[in-house]
Amino acid sequence: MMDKIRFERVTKKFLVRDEHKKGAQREFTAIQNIEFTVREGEFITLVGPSGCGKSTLLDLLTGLTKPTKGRILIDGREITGPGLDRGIVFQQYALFPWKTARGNIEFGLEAKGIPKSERKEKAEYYLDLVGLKNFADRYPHELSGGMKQRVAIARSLAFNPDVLLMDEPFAALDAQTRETLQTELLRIWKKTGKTIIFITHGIDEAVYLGERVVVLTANPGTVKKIVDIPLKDRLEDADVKSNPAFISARREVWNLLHEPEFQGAHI
Ligand SMILES: Nc1ncnc2c1ncn2[C@@H]1O[C@H](COP(=O)(O)OP(=O)(O)OP(=O)(O)O)[C@@H](O)[C@H]1O
Repeated sequence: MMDKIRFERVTKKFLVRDEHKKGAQREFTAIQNIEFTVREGEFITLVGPSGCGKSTLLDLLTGLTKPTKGRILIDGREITGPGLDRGIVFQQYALFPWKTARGNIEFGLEAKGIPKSERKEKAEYYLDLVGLKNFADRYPHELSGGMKQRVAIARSLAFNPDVLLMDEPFAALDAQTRETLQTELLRIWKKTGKTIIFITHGIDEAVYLGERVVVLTANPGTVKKIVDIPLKDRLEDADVKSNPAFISARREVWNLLHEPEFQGAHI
């Protein structure tokens, strides 16, 4: 498989208020020397304690912010700004409340200059893909949290990005809906072959979804370890979480997150 994304010694510093000197600022290193490669079509999950720089990494991937040092490459080209090759799904759905599910998907396509008939066709295809074929004309307030998140996923996919960036997309959902959407996402990933980078606080979620789990440390955020998850048939195995390979990978990630440097950290 080809390399899709490459983090090359990526460091991001912010200027923050210096608590020891009134009116002064100091540098704060949010992430330091992050280096790893994501293969084309791979599903990567990122876990780490609160404040380890997961969202900072994602912002850099979107191109909205730039690394202080190092660079991020997609298909061998450095990210220099936002682009339609990357779709983003956040924890909050950010749907337009005055537009229907279909309207929300079509809106972005219109901005991209796609003709009306094609927009409709694409919106229907992606609504069907996320299991909302019969809810196309519903407004966001008429949809459950899980359904809204499905619309948000459909909207991102409709742009046909190469890479899907997901920042704790299921965190606000109840446990049962979250599990359903995790399985749905795996199915969509298999069908579309997208490269996915998925941020989560959930160890189970990280191990269930990721082909590899990137475990980050905090202060500053660095890569502690990348754990391979040797599960091949998550969708075929209805009870995959009882699979010894799942249990042992879960334990490894849990142990990494509970080593001494994380003591007292909020995971
Ligand atoms: N614009 C900013 N200015 C100053 N510091 C920032 C800025 N953005 C993030 N930080 C700091 O960088 C560190 C990493 O933040 P980030 O939001 O990336 O962490 P996170 O892992 O996503 O956290 P959480 O899991 O709680 O969402 C934190 O200490 C945060 O306070």
